[in-house]
Amino acid sequence: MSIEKIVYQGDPGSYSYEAMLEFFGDNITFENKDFFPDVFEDVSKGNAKYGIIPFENSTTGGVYEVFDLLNTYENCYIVGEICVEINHNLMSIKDAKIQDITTVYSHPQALDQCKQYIRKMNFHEMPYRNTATSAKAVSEMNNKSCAAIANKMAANFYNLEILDSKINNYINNITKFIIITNNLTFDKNSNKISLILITSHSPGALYEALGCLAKNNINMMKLESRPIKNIPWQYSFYLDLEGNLEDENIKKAFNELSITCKKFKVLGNYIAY
Ligand SMILES: O=C(O)C(=O)Cc1ccccc1
Repeated sequence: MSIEKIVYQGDPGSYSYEAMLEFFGDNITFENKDFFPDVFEDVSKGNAKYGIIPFENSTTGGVYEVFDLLNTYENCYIVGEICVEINHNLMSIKDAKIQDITTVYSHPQALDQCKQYIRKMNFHEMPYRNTATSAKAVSEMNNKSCAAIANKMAANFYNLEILDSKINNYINNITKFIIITNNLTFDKNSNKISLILITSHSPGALYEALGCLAKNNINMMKLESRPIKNIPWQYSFYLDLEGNLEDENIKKAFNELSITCKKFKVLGNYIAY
């Protein structure tokens, strides 16, 4: 029997690690990767069955590197999503006091989500690949002036003390993680569809594309754009819709979209969290 390995970015104790355990349970085989493209590469080649990756935060918005990777890796598809409440903590080595801290290490998303606190405390910021990786580094540096911003779980993993908690700008701070695999799978319960569209660069092209959805009574839940690399000021559009690929109105609309758009990729059909 083949082992269905799951890959995530960062170190054990990261938010991605926590999301993986919450989505898949703890009876799993997994491996960590240094960077987001490494996760896509492993999933695309079938070295791992699933990847789990942060996609959007309720306060700071989309993780645009991941949007771009979904566009680049043509055979990677979304098969699920999970939302995790993010409560950031300031942590350092035992005996360090909050007054000792001058430098904070963390993932850029976490630094962003705690910007107001970091300014108030006048900390110097050091971006790191991942929150858990920064906790591990602070533990190894063994320097009372250094702290990490990370998960409670990371403090336990790397033997750090929590000096302050709930330091995010907004109490309601939720990150959506997506689960990717290398084929488009869905079932009758899948009720959310993600898409990438590139329209022609002509008057009314986006209006026409959105018209295909309106005419077929399809509810759009999200619309975002990303620059097309190497073609300045032209954009790919990312959409979330309500529906199932077997629905007649979806089939009709997608047929029209595939004719009117320059690129049309279904990113996945899965259960909305
Ligand atoms: O660095 C991590 O732990 C991640 O999984 C990325 C991240 C960072 C901040 C909030 C949510 C996810």
